[in-house]
Amino acid sequence: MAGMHPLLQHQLERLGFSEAAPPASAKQWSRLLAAISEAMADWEGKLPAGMASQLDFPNRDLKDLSDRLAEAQRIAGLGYWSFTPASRTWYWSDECFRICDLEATAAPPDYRGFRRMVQRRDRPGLRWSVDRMLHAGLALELEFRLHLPKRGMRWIRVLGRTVRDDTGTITRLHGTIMDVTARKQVEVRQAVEHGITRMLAESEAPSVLLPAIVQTICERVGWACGAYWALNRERNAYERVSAWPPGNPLMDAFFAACPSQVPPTMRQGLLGRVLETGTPAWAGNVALDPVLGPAVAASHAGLRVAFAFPIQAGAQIRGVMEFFSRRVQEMDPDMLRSAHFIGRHIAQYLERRDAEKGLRQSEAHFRALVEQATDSFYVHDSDGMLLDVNQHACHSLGYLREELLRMSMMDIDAKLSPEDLKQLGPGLTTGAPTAIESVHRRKDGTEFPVELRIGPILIDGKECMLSLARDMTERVRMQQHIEHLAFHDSLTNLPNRAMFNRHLQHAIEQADRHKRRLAVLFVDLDRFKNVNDTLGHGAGDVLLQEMSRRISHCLRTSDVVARNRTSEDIVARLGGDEFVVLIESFTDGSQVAEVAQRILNVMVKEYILDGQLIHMTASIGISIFPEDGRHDFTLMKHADIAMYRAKDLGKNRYEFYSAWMNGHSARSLALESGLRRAIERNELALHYQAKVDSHNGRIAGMEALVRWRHPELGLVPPDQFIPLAEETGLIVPLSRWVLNEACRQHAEWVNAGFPPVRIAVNLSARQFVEDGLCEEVFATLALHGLDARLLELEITESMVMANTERTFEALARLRSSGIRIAIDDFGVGYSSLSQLKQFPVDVIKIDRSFIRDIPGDPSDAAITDAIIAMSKRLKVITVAEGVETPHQWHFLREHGCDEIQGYYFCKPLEAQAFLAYALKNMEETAPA
Ligand SMILES: Nc1nc2c(ncn2[C@@H]2O[C@H](COP(=O)(O)O[C@H]3[C@@H](O)[C@H](n4cnc5c(=O)[nH]c(N)nc54)O[C@@H]3COP(=O)(O)O)[C@@H](O)[C@H]2O)c(=O)[nH]1
Repeated sequence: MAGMHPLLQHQLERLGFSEAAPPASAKQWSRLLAAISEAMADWEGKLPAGMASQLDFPNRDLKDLSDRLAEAQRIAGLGYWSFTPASRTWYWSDECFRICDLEATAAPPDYRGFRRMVQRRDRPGLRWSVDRMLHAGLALELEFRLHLPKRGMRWIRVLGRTVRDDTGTITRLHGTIMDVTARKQVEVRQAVEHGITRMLAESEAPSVLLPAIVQTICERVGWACGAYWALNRERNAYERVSAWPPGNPLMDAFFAACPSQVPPTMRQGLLGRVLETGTPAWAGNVALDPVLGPAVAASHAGLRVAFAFPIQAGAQIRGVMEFFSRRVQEMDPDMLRSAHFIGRHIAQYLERRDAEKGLRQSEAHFRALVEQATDSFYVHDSDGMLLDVNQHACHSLGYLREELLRMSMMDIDAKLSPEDLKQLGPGLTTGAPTAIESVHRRKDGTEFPVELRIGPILIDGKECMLSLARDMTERVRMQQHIEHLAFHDSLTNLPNRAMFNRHLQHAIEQADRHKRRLAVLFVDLDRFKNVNDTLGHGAGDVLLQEMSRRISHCLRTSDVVARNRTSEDIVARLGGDEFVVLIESFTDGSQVAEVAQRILNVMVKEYILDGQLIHMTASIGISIFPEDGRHDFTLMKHADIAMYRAKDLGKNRYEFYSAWMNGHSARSLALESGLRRAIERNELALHYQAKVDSHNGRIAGMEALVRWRHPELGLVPPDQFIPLAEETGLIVPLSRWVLNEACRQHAEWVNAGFPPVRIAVNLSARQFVEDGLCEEVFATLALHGLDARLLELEITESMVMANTERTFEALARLRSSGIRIAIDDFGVGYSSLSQLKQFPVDVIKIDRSFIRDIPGDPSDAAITDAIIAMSKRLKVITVAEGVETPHQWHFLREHGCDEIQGYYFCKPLEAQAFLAYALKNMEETAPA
């Protein structure tokens, strides 16, 4: 400290400073200056009055001290001032002048002049503090704002003390003055930041908060007005949504002159720079801004400078805040930095609000979903106590919500126990719901099946459980229904083959264990295919339903398979017209035969279908456990074989299985597969049987009758394969072959000079179901060049009875082309006269069962006579079939029958033999 004035050195040492460690902060300098000032004041007090302002330091040391003090003041930004009341003189150090923007060469302003520089609002405070110092001798310590011509508003901190003489009279006021604007600005900024942070935390709605922030910034920082621009995503524009202060005509006029909406692509003016850079921007002269209101509006409002900052979250600028000031001021980078910080905070707040809003919406959405759900939702704790339920839960259980919230899951779930819930707990930590089947109990005590899915759920941070219950009543019903369908025939609702097999196996086990017998009855409707073919499948279905009812009624119980039965009889439908009956617990085969006969009896009862009287019969095959087989499939097979035997024996009967039938059945199977190949292998042939004029025995026509020359079985009669062909559908190609061969052969004979007589061909009902029968007949005639009038088609009486529109139309068409239509086997089908009258028919062939016993049997004779008489009235030709004796012939001739067919005149003969017979007949019967 060499060369340092002792006074300064003393004060430095007193305050703990040294040359090596000088005051480091403004505060330390302030303390040092105050100490030195007081020391100098003491010293000055010894000087004559008025000397203080023009101190002429008497020596070099003092001058040196003064220089050091000035230097210290400049470094510290601290001015020293003093006022001597006696002389009313002011002393300002150079730094005081600098702080107050005044020339140091001029005299310092007096108190009034200084007061005028003080911002109006701060003047009362200054006055009050100065008065306290003067009158109460209290130290002055005050911060206030000065309006300086060059630097605008500055914050000043003034300290002052009084110096008194020995009498207590104030001899001097002195103190320091310091520009604390920077600190003040930091404080204001911090206060604003904290204030806004608090406002954001309080989380008002944006519509309230954003205008409040604009207002806060304006008020605290001292800006005249401000506004908030928000991004309107729908309009793709930033819109000014709020401005402050409200209701100020000048500001309103200014904002009205400014655009209220700008596109996000705008790059001009203050707003444009913010949008382009995403950073705060400053406009030093509002009037020059190309976007802000016209200069006149800005100057009218007195607005000079402006700044704006983005409300930005990530890359998205959600809005902009802009502020205008009437004071000219330089750009404040610290303020812009602070604004940037505030902008980001506001943006985060907006993002958070959006997220909360989204959450609230999704919560509301979830709640709505839960409330509208068709499942029951139960929120409960791990002890099962219900915390929340949805409407559906209340509805399905019949409880009020309040009632349920006093209950536990165990109160509503008939199966769930607290232990179950505890056991579920660890599994639920994976977050995956657990599904169990359970039963829920309603308030009225009724129960219903549910599928329960239990999973964890966090509610207000607390781990809970969510149980979702789905009413399974309908699904269980559906499952039962599906199960029923799987084991029942949908048409008759009888057990199906699968169910029957299952049941038969069980019954065999029981019978075996208890040494009992059981019987399997295979029931097959006779000629059911005719019904289907002539009346259609709809009628066939109705008939099957009726027959299944009839069979069921014959049993000791009907369909009881679904129940846990032990020994009742059951009937099942295997498919088509096949039924099977299981009879348990009988002692004697006759009991089984009784059941079979009962079935046959009920089947044969007439049935009206579509207004038609239908007579059905059935054939039944019976196999007995254990005699006919010990396994289900053997018993079924043997019953089936026995059933075929019953059919072979003339149908409408039952047959017990015998071992010898096996061979017979094998023959049927061989026939069926052989018949399929018979046509292509050319194994079919036609025999021809003559029809003669009953008056003179001269050949009047012939019937083509099919024969099958089986390579192994020999000549198979049509009785054995025509029904098989009809059942398998092979009748259609077979009939086609017969028609073609008959026409071909007859055309050949006619072309060879054979006198033209009619040739009759049998038609099957099945052919009328197929499309194009007429076209096929016409084409065949055309192919062989045979006159339609030489063809006769024989149909059975059952086809007349069925009288479907389709059959009727086809026959009418065929008949109109000249073909004759004959009704075969007439008399056995009980067709009525009215049915006959409507039918397009030319010939009636009296069934040979009526002919066989005439003339001996009076009733057959009467029937035959009646048929002939009726035919005459209908102007229809009569043909008698199966005439084997001259008595029969004579009777028929005498009663007016037109033509005779039978062995008496001619057996069915193969082509060459028939030709020889025909030529001989013509020769013998030629008119003389
Ligand atoms: N759909 C078709 N059915 C046909 C065809 N060919 C024959 N059949 C039908 O087969 C049944 C048996 O016929 P079949 O064994 O040929 O017997 C015929 C005659 O042999 C027999 N008949 C004739 N006269 C007598 C007689 O004096 N005594 C006696 N016991 N039998 C005799 O009658 C059968 C002819 O009958 P029908 O046709 O009713 O006039 C039989 O139903 C044939 O219809 C064919 O190609 N298609």
